[in-house]
Amino acid sequence: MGRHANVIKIVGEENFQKIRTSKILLIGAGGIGSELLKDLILISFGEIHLVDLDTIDLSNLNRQFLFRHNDIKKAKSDTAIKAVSHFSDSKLVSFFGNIMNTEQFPIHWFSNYDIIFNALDNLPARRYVNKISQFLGMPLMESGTSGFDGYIQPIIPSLTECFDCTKKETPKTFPVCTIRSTPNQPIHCIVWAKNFLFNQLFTNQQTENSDNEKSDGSEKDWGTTDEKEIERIKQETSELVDLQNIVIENNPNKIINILEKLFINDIEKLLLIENLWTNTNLNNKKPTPISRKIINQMTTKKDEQDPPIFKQLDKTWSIDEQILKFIKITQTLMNRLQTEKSIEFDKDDNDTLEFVVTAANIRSYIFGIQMKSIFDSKQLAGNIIPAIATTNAIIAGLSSLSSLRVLNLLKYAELKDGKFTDLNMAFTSKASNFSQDRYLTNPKLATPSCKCSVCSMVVRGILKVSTEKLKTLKLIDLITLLSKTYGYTLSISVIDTKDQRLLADFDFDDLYEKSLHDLQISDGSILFISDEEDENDMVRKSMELYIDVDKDSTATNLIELPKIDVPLITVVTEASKEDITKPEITKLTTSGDEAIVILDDTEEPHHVDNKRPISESDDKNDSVHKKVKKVADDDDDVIELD
Ligand SMILES: Nc1ncnc2c1ncn2[C@@H]1O[C@H](COP(=O)(O)OP(=O)(O)OP(=O)(O)O)[C@@H](O)[C@H]1O
Ligand SMILES: [Zn+2]
Repeated sequence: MGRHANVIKIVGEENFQKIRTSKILLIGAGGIGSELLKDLILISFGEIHLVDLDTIDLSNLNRQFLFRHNDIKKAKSDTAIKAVSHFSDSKLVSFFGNIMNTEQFPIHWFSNYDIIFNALDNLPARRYVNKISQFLGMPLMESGTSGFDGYIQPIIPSLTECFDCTKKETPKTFPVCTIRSTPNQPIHCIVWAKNFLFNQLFTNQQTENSDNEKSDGSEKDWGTTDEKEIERIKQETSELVDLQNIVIENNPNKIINILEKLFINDIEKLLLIENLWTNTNLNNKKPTPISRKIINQMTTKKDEQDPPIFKQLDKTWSIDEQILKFIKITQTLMNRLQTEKSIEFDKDDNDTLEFVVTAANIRSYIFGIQMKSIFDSKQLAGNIIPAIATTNAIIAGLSSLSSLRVLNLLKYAELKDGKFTDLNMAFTSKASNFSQDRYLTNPKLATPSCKCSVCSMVVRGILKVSTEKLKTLKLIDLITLLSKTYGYTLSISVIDTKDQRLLADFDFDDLYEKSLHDLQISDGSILFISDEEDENDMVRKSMELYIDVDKDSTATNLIELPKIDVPLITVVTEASKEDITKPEITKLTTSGDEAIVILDDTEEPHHVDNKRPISESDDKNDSVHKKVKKVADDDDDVIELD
């Protein structure tokens, strides 16, 4: 029996020929991606193109079965393709890069495929691909796992709900004051040690400075006008700079000063803020500073051999041991900083982990919170849910099989009245409310949510232009074209969604004569177009227009507007806007699921660099904003420290 016989039995000879000519885009070569690659090859799809931005890590090897020890540091996509090529009769192509990079993966590149499979691990990338699938009307097989839980969601634009139709769980948040002043759980101390202390001491400290002036000579914006508060912040900043200087100086005799500041002086200052401790409603537990005696004792032991307990990562060490380890590991990191310049926290970098865990435990001890072993803290600090290879295998299997339905390649899954009636999502285990007794449930796919800002509130289209035309097409020309083609009024507002820049609206025509190129509109830009109200409370539906620059075209006049209808709709009232499913605030997340966001309504937002690059398309362009000049950033009161 030939290798295709079983597939042909399931899909029939005719559909099998379609499978052989289908082109698949698989994004992500991690846990699910490795499994999917194997499954898609076994189905014998004609071409499979695999994209991943990462290289292989030691920690991937336990479940990403295509990778071996000597593949560490090699590109995942290329290595995965090489590992499977001996049993593949599909054409396989690998790409190393971020799928959100419009230079490498412009929208017309996506249109080469018949279907996209997401095997990603973060919300921004998932949302980005979801949007691309909506722009192109291309089916998307979305999937994800977390421990024993997993899901697949086939998405067929305009027929089924999209990835953003339902709210997604937001990253964990903590009020800054809890982290800074009144922790009551181990995680609060870990966040303090990891996001605040570690970053201040070891990551990019040269960007911090004690000056009260910005580089242009103007006074720094302290986020408050209260003189006392400014004095306090200045004092705190200068003390932190002192600590950073100790670290940069690499003087081991001064580690004691770090301990004294963090675990004695700062705590004594906190105790002076009386209302933190007297207000019984708050129920805050008073902290007790570490005694100078213990700090001095441990400091004298710093050059002695490690006690055996330091090897026991599953045991909770005593407070003396925590302090001793803190001193030793600070010394190690200070030495490393001499050559590395900046060190990032990484749960798999033992030095950084041990620093964070011991600092967190000393703080926990001070606040009467239970201390944790290195092992337990690692799970908290890395926000780790163990990845289960079997869950990935089940989900990949479901995703690849369901794609046959989505592509209408099963003998028994006919279209009825032009609709796919035979399509389901699938959830495993706890991921579903329906599955109390069953491991797998597969509810029918819902239709698009009418309140979803991604698939329902706007029409989407792709505007194709040549590089030359981009330079000559004035904003007013574009507005005129849009109004002629789709029935918009001439007073539409145009917003560049990358930075929410208003380019035009009914009382702002200053930029009309500028060309799109002059307005920094380029390949991958998305313009949000919305119209003024008509007489009868009717308005043209808003549009998101993706700018697809054909760099190969030498045509001076190439411009192709999307062939879409823009219906008249009833005006959305302010009240009903509240209900609209706005995608989460993904601009706040880092690599998606790992993010910890800290909420504080007293501070200015401030963003710290992320490990994984997040594209600027990162959902700032979610546009339920009608008739808004500068779209207000609802999230101004959110601080991201991770
Ligand atoms: N924007 C992106 N472009 C391309 N590939 C991406 C992007 N974002 C994430 N990925 C890739 O998607 C894959 C997700 O897979 P998965 O989460 O199983 O792997 P992992 O992150 O290596 O492991 P784990 O998260 O289970 O520790 C990763 O290989 C990651 O590099
Ligand atoms: Zn949607």
